[in-house]
Amino acid sequence: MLDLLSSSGPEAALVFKTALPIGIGLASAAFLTIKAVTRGTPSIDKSIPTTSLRHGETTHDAEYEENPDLFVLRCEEQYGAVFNCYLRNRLYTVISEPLVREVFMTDDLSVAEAVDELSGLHAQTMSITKSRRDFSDPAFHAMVRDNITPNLPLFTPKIVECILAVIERDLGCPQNRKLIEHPLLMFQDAITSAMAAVFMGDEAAKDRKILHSFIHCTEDLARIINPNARNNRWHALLNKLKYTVTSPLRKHVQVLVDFATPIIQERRRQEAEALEKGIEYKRPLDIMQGILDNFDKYGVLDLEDVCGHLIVLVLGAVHSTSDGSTYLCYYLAAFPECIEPLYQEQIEVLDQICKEREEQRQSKLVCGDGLSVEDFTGTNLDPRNDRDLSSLAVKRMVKMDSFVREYLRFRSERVELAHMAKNDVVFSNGMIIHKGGKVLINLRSVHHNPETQGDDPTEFRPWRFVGKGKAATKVSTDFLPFGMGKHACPGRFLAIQEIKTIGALMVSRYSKIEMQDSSKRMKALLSRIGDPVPTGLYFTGRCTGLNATKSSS
Ligand code: HEM
Repeated sequence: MLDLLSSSGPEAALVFKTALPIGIGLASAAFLTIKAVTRGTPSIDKSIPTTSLRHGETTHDAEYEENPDLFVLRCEEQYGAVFNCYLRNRLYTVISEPLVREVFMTDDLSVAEAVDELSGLHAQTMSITKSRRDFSDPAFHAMVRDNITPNLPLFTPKIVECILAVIERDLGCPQNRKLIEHPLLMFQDAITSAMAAVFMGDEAAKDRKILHSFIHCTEDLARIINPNARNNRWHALLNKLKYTVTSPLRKHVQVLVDFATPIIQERRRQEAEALEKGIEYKRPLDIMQGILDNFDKYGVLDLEDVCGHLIVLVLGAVHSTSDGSTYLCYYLAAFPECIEPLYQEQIEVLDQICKEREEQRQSKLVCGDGLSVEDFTGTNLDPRNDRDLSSLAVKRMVKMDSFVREYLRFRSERVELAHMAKNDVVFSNGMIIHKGGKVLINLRSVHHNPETQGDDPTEFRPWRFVGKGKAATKVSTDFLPFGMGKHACPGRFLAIQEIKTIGALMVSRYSKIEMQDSSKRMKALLSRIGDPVPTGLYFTGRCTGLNATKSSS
């Protein structure tokens, strides 16, 4: 069994805990500065054309920002599928279809390394994990893959309950329209509470300090990944120094440790008691427990280390999913004609599930499993749960799924998903990306490709993917919001489940969602993750719809 708080650990962790503050900090600062200043520029494959600059400009940033589609189209027409350009203070090779797949299938091209180079991310994750993991460590992927995805059906009632509580608190069901000026804050609260329940158990979802830490460590990350800040050449270096010397995130780890210690002690007491009495111990269902139960598999050192890993996962999970849920509502506001079909779909799905559950109860009764329907109370066929927003119900909402996939496709940045070469990489067309070189994916060539997306790829078509076998979680070379290949986001199943749940709750509770300032419509639809929310949202309650879905509590 893992010690809750051990004093053992790798040397680096010990040093970190004790003598670190001044001496090591200054030494690291000096080391990082020298490294940054002396780092050589990677050599460039001369066969790759470099995009011409507009008169008087030294980078392509302004031209890209003015109209990303026009800029990328110009480059494609002039240079073909591969071209170099100067964006965000760096030289990137932009890679378009049909070469995109090769980027994701090559181990030597890494998203984590590129994000680190832009923002100093590794120093941040190493500063809070006692086992000194950087974000590219496969343990993070495994923790999500093993502990979240297989348990999604069991997590769903908790998720619905947490989200619903925040929506009730902030919105209720207004007869007249109600303005939410900063929808991101409301959805952030809802997602944070759901994530806290999934990560650390039901008590965590109600603990103010935990929720505060989940939100504030995430805000820290938003500042770090901030696309505007990363234009600053010193941004990554300053972050590296900050997280090597002081690590502002340590305080959040401590909040998690203080909360988790008595909870884990109590769980262990109950487990020992169950063992003594010879009865089965029902293991709590949350990621923290999953990691503790398999500490040797994940290589964690103690509870403090587990909490550090949880904070790293929170950094990847909370802001991205809160942003995704918020923008789903902006799309519902921009395409109001979709609300009724989505609501009707939900009613039909729930009616069908009710019917199937009743049939299952009746066939059990015929076989002698119980005398009447009341005998199913408290079982998984409890009639009170027939209209729950279960994971099965959410899965069957194919229009909602298509709507979500379509808005993720439509909103996607035109060039994004930077990768950095860990070694020289040779592509099938013969071009070389040298070690240290950086590539960006031409997502326009992926997400606006008529061959893979169908008609009008530049239009928002909400039902584009209905009946096409392309779920919002399905990554491939035609859909890259979650990346692809062996590093494809393992949290996408949870993220999509939460986003669809919010969508389902919205259309069943509100008949109308409108933008406060309709002149900001396009800006809202194409705003990037981390951008300030451009306008508020009005919600008008659907007074008859509240019974269509309810959470199982
Ligand atoms: C809408 C929400 C989300 C988006 C858009 C998103 C997007 C991404 C992207 C683009 C990557 C990089 C993929 C690559 O390297 O090819 C990634 C990686 C990752 N994501 Fe997510 N993500 C989301 C939610 C989540 C959630 C909820 C979790 C955890 C519960 C999570 C955990 C991770 C982890 C651990 C990785 C690293 C995977 C690896 O390197 O093997 N993400 N995500």
